[in-house]
This record gives sequence, structure tokens and C-alpha cells, in this order.
Amino acid sequence: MNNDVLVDAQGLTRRYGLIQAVSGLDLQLRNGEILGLLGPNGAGKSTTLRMLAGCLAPSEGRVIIRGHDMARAPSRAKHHLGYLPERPPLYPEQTVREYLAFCARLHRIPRGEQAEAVASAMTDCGLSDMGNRLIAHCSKGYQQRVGIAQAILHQPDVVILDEPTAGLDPNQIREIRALIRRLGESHSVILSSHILPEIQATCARVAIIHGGQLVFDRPMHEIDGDDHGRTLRLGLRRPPGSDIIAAVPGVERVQVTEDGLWQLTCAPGADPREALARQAARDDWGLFELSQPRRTLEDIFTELTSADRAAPRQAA
Ligand SMILES: Nc1ncnc2c1ncn2[C@@H]1O[C@H](COP(=O)(O)OP(=O)(O)OP(=O)(O)O)[C@@H](O)[C@H]1O
Repeated sequence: MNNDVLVDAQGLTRRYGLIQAVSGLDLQLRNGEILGLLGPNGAGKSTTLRMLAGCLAPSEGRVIIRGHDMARAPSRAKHHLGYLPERPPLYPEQTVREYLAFCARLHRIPRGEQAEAVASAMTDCGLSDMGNRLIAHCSKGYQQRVGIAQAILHQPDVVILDEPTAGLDPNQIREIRALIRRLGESHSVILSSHILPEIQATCARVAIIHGGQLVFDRPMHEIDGDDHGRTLRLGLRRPPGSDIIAAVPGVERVQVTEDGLWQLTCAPGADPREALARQAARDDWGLFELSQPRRTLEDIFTELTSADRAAPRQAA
């Protein structure tokens, strides 16, 4: 396996009775990536993350963490992972420091290194002044920081965060996003969300899950202008026949859109804009628009997760 791949999920499937929550999902996380797992409510995000974190056994498929199979060598695989579940397992009657010291023991950090690990995670998560505060008395934003601190105590390579900003106010959301970006400098991160700006603000790669299936997986920088400029919009007051537009060199396909404009598909690598403008002027087509629409993450998400594309969920 490529050493760069830290998490390798192959054919992950999970059934709950007759419900197929996740179906045949392949997903990889590479060193240094922050990957956003985006999907509508009930898409299968939490189920996927729980399987990646080794908290839920897949019905089929396997999870390899840094070369360790989660089913065969769970301790070794989990050693490289930190996990913040959707509902962090906090004990409100403990102080922040007591709780993190308890988690350090659970992570099997050697006794002599526990205090240092707790202090370092508290610093990283902006909790240095909160050590003696009861968790019950911390705001939801600080409780979330405590949840993230327990996930990074043992300096794992991979941090998995399930809806890390759910239920926070806008200021707390900004702070947690900044914390996640900082974490991304020293860890590889997978985080789930059903909120697009969340993923856009923090992630370098986005995967979209819908109906338990992975329907999209692409680096964020490739998303703007997703079709590499192959689509053009053309507005003409006196349009010629579509065959004449289609005959312009570099135009592959011509369609009329609902708003009366023309949508052109360009041949790969071709840019017929100049030829179109020249011919429009020469033949008096009344050109009033020639643009290259950009597909945003929102366009892609809406297209891939609209109700009529819902995948069947009943297990066979
Ligand atoms: N323990 C369970 N028993 C039965 N069905 C479950 C269980 N957990 C999840 N499901 C179902 O599996 C599907 C996927 O749920 P999951 O929680 O993974 O989705 P999600 O994308 O995380 O949703 P949300 O954003 O609402 O948390 C849903 O139809 C859900 O109702």
C-alpha cells in the first residue's frame, strides 16, 4: 500500500436490520489532508466514521489504518486514530484536567508522559486556563474543545471529527473551525458535516455521501469550474439554427436552456469563445451574453443529493 495513505476504507457496508446505512464505500485519507465528508441528514456519515474509528464493525469491507487492519489488529490501528463522536463522551462531574488525565490512561499513554500529554492537548485546544473548571460548567464550545483534546492526546496521525460544530453559536463555530485548521497542520483530519460552508471553510478535499454511497470525491480546488470550462452560456437576440452554432470550431454540443439561452459543450481543450464572438458580430446574431458558468459545491451537492437520486436503502 502507498505509505502516504493513512486511512484506506475498502467496500465498507453496514446494515442495521433491513436498513442499508452504508453500501460498498471506498475512501482514502492521505497524509496531511483535511477531508470533509458531506451529506444530508441520514446519508450515512456517522455510520461511516464510526466504522473508520473502529467503534462499529462493518457488515462487509475493511478499514486499514497506516497498514493495520482494524478487524485483525484493532489496538495497533486505533493507536494512530483520535475520534470525536457526534455526542462526545464527557463526564460533567469531572474537571477538564481530571477528564483528560482519565482519557490519557485509556489511550495507554505511559504514566510518566500523561501530565505532559494533557498539558500539550490543552494548549493546542485553547484550554490552558480551563483545567480546574468542571466540564458541566463549560460552555458547549469549550466542551467541544475538550472532546477534541481527548482525541489528540496520544498524538494520533489521523483525527476523525463527527459534526464538530453541531449546536455551537457562530463565534464558537469560528473558533472550532480555526482549531481544526490548526490541527490540520500536524494531523490528517476527516470531519463530517451537512453544512456546505463548514466544509468549504476547513477542507482541502470533499467527499459527498448520499443514500449510504459515496457519490463524489474531489479536491476542493478542482470544484470551482468543475467541468474545466467545457460549458458556455450564449445569449443571442437573433439566433441562427442550432446546426450553425454547432458548426463553430470547438463546439461539441448545443442545447437551449429553460431561460431561452444556449448552453454549449466545448470539445476537450477547445475554447471557441473568440470564434463565436467573431461569427456573432459578422452574421448579426445580436450577442448579449457569452459566459462560462461555474459549478459551485452547492450546485454539485444539490444535483447529487436531490430526492429523486436517493439510492435504495433496503438491504437485499
Ligand atoms: N443504530 C441504528 N439502528 C438502525 N438504524 C440506524 C442506526 N444508526 C443509524 N441508522 C440509520 O442509518 C442511516 C444512516 O444514519 P447515519 O446516522 O449514519 O447518517 P448521518 O449522515 O450521520 O445523519 P445525521 O447527519 O442526521 O447524523 C439512517 O437511515 C439512520 O436512520
